Amino acid sequence: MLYHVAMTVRLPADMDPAVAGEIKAREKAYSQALQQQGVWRHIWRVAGLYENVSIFDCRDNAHLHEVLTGLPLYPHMDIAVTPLCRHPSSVREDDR
Ligand SMILES: O=C(O)CC1=CCC(=O)O1
Repeated sequence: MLYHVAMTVRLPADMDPAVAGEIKAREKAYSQALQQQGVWRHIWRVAGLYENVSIFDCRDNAHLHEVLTGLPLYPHMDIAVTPLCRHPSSVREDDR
């Protein structure tokens, strides 16, 4: 199942920059591993914001929940999920 996920990062202004840097490094590694596995299909920066728009390919809602709650930045994010289904005009066989 495909999901459109918008993530807005809200790190506390007083967070130690070294701590923030360590969380961001873990977030990048976590994200890139999921991208290599095909679970995190796309990630885009929303221009001008500390926000991304992503497409996830998860087995079901529970799998998406597990992936999102595992994000190192999860405690500092607002997340909005939109489930997607195949458009009848899509020519992409892997959009399901
Ligand atoms: O910077 C972000 O939008 C948060 C994030 C998600 C994956 C990643 O590497 O950073």
